[in-house]
Amino acid sequence: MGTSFSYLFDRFAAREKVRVLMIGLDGAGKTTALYQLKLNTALTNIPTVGFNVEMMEYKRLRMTVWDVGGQNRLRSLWRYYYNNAAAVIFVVDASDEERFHEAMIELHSVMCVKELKDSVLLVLANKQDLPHAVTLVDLAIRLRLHELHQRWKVHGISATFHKGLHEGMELLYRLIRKRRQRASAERSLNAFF
Ligand SMILES: Nc1nc2c(ncn2[C@@H]2O[C@H](COP(=O)(O)OP(=O)(O)OP(=O)(O)O)[C@@H](O)[C@H]2O)c(=O)[nH]1
Ligand SMILES: [Mg+2]
Repeated sequence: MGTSFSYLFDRFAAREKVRVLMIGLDGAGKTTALYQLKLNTALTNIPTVGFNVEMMEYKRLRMTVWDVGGQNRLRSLWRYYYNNAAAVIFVVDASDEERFHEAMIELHSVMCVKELKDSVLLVLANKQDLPHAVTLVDLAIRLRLHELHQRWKVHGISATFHKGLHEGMELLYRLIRKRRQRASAERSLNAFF
């Protein structure tokens, strides 16, 4: 009895552990967003050479978030972080239209790899405080999100001013929860047939 009760308690209290990959072009605001989420503060950022990794908890999720440097010469290293990533957060500078095409190419080349076929995608349209930030609909079109096979959402934030980050976490949580529900439905179906 004691064992089964503690088992149930463990299951109830247990948080799902997930790996989250945070990528995007250099200067998009990944590291700013990461440390606003983790520490509630905008650190003075220098471009990331390598990665930052932080543990975060949101509701029943325990996330390990990998923020990987986005400079052109570093993008070939993104692939070392794909394995077991439940979600990709792709951060875009929504005010920098000239780089949308480059962002689209990078996003699609990542999302078509086999390791990420069951991952979910949250696009964070950052720098909404800047006057030239495009609308979310425009950005979704320019990034051709409708061509992706994964479940995705796009959401506006201003990492510097800590705007929209909480809502972004909620969207990520819901995407990951739906992914889990779909995976468990598929497992049940496979067991049945
Ligand atoms: N105006 C504005 N500036 C921002 C915002 N978020 C980040 N920045 C600025 O954008 C610059 C780049 O931010 P980082 O967080 O270092 O960008 P990154 O995506 O981590 O860049 P890499 O590490 O090179 O891949 C910094 O000067 C930030 O202060 C924002 O919401 N609004
Ligand atoms: Mg960085």
